[in-house]
Amino acid sequence: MKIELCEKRKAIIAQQGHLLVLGGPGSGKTTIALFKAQKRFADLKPGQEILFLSFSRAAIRQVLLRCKEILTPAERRTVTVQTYHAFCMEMLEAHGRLLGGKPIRFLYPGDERLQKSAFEGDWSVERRRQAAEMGLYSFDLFAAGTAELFERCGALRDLIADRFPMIIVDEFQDTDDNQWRIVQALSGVTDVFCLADPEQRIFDYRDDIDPRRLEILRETTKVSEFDLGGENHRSPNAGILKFADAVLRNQAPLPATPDVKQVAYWPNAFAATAHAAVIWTFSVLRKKGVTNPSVAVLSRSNALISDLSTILSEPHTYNNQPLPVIEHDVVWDAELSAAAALVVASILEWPTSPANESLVRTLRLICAYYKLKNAEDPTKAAADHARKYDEAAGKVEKGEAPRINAAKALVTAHANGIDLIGEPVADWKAARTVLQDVPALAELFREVRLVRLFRATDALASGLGEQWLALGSYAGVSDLVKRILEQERLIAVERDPQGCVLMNMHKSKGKEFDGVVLVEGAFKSGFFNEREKPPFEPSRRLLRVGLTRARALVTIVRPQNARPLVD
Ligand SMILES: Nc1ncnc2c1ncn2[C@@H]1O[C@H](COP(=O)(O)OP(=O)(O)OP(=O)(O)O)[C@@H](O)[C@H]1O
Repeated sequence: MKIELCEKRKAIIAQQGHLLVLGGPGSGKTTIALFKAQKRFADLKPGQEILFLSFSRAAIRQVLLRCKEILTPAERRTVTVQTYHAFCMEMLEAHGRLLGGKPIRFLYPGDERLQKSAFEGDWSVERRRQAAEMGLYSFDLFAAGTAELFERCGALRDLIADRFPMIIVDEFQDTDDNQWRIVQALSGVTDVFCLADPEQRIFDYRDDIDPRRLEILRETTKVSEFDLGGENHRSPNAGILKFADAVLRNQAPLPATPDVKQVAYWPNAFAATAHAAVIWTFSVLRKKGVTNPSVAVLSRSNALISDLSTILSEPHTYNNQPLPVIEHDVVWDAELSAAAALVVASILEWPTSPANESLVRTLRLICAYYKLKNAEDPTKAAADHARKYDEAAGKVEKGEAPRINAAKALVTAHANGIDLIGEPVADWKAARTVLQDVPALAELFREVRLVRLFRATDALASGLGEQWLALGSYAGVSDLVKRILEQERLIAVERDPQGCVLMNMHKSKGKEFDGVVLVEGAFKSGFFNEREKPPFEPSRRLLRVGLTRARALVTIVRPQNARPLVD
């Protein structure tokens, strides 16, 4: 793509040393950073690269798309685009031994949460101990460990600077304390190019993300600053950005624009209205001439995203019009789904071991699911469930009848037998149905349905298929499923946004779609977090991020009596 460079952009490209480029959504921050990288390309020595650090795989995907538009294949090969996580993991793996003299091992999130829930005491202290004494790093310690490496080891800093003479830091306003330590340590030896939009600061509920991050940069580092301001190249007629800015600043009246449509629903018509809004958004985009439009359906919480995924997977009727099922992807936190999938895997194993043994394993995995849930988001309900399933497993182990209904239902289901035919997809569904048929396990069923969303289904199907071919049963598949899901979650590379994709608003950060459907729930997942004080500034920043992901059209779906977007 041919992009004309204005004087300001030419000045950015010509400027030496550290840079800070500010700009609103779609102002072209990523784009100018890649032009700058292109300029540096000519001076790179063999083996040198430009490092582009970002937060999420979603954002990385977006940067890679931009790279394709701007850079030649040879240039692209010299730009390494990585999440902080991946970068830090690589650093710890390669150099972490310098910290405590031991090779580094990693504690994966699922295992960490289980360890955490079993640990009595302060887990944050314990995991730091594990890192320091055993070289065992949980994901949350990757950045801290890497920062320490860079701060303590000048030779390593020089080595990194020699490999990366320029480091681009995306979404700088959201850099947490440890990521900032990394940037700061490297800024002594290499050029740092920070991209930021203070108004896209949506993680400031976290203690380690300092709202003063930009000022701290200015105070500590000699940095040349440029502001692309409110330029907007994403949705060129500016209606969406103006609307989003009015929501951000709580400025009435909302500007009228054909690019933002608001739809209200009565609670009993939620499913049909949300479904119709997505279909309508696709159809308007096509009428606008967008071929193969990408549409993101966004809400505040994963719980509502899960409901919306189910809604779009079923036919509905709206104003007497039938609404077809919409194929979609979901960007998802996969840990609970993986835990629920292990329960299904254990059900596949039922025919291969004695009744008690099989049931105990299934009940313990259900208990593990609730422990994980409780470790993630402690609630009395989750803790009670974990305890009850554990008790039920204990009873069955002793040959006694369990007390809770769900466990009794599982005993009956086991006695009735499960028909497995060696056809992995059908067998997986049959095992899943066992959960669906027990009302108390509906939550696990919902979670496990989402396994398809992290695209492990192909790997699972072939793994299960091979197991059946080898043994004529699914003996031992729990371990296999665990391994596959762990792997898939780590290597999952998100694809280009195409078609319909569902995610929470935080996850949409840095992404771009032709259309966005923003959905507010009637009883959960409100746009405005009631724990904030009016005018709900953090919620407004988040809404602006969601709104400005759209290039051409936003549809907002809200309950009839919702709080006005501006007042
Ligand atoms: N100078 C320019 N002229 C024309 N189009 C541009 C220019 N800069 C960027 N664009 C286009 O505008 C869109 C947004 O650009 P980009 O992703 O670089 O913005 P951004 O500031 O990084 O956005 P965000 O902060 O929302 O992630 C892209 O489609 C890009 O190709």
